[in-house]
Amino acid sequence: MNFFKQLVDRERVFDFMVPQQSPVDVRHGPILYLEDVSVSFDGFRAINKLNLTIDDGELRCIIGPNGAGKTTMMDIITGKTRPDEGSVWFGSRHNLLQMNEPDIASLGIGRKFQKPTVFEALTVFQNLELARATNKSILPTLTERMTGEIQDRIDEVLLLIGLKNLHRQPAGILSHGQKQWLEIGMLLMQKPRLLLVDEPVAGMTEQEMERTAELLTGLAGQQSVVVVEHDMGFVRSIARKVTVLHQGSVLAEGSMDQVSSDPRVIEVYLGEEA
Ligand SMILES: Nc1ncnc2c1ncn2[C@@H]1O[C@H](COP(=O)(O)OP(=O)(O)OP(=O)(O)O)[C@@H](O)[C@H]1O
Repeated sequence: MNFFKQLVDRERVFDFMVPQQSPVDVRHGPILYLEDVSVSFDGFRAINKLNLTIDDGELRCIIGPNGAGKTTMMDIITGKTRPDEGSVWFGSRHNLLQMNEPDIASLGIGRKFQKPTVFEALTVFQNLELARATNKSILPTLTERMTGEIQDRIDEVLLLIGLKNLHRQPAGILSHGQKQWLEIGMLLMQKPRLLLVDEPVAGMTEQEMERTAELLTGLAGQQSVVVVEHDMGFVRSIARKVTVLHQGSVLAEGSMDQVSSDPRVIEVYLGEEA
């Protein structure tokens, strides 16, 4: 019963996961570009003249206090929320503000929400197989013959996420951390150019956090990765460049050492323990 409900819900999610269509042009600039973006909810400015640039292949960490606008920023990038003003470009060719959620996903922007939502009754392998589902429905995808190319991609992804030995196991038996990796793997099946990852290590053990750090740092370069995270130990372990959001704008940006010694960042977010 639960499984069928999951399928139905998931099918809606997979509507947003169709393969990349037109190439993203990063020859002359960043992969993601937000300029002067603002959005208000009932008169409250959740995002306020936000400027943000992500380079191709970059791993960027976004930190900031509760309510700083991190989730809203991701909602704007993925087309879930429309800003009141500003520009949002994916490479130099794609104006994301003129596109809807499925089209933005099809360009190669994958989003990992905080909670894992894998199909517990299906095996790890089948979950990945399903994730190649494009705009087709789920059941035919499972019963279709698999091409060598898809099999190769699944093998590649299984290695990346470290679940090769568990590929025949139902996803329901995986630990919380393994489910998170599987879900990242499901996004990787679509070969995204940009991955947005929301609080990936919440609820993970130390060991799982270390493995997640390896996974995310290993993905950067192949694709751009934007990680929103509150766990400062984890951010420190993966961070190259860190952006601190506060009241819907960038408060500080730089290396972890730079931002964590910035008095403004200490005041609004890190407190005296930084
Ligand atoms: N749909 C909405 N309607 C009204 N207010 C909203 C809506 N979405 C976000 N907000 C408000 O906008 C502000 C920014 O919220 P957002 O969730 O983006 O912050 P955040 O940085 O992700 O916080 P957290 O770290 O707690 O997840 C908050 O004050 C929130 O209450």
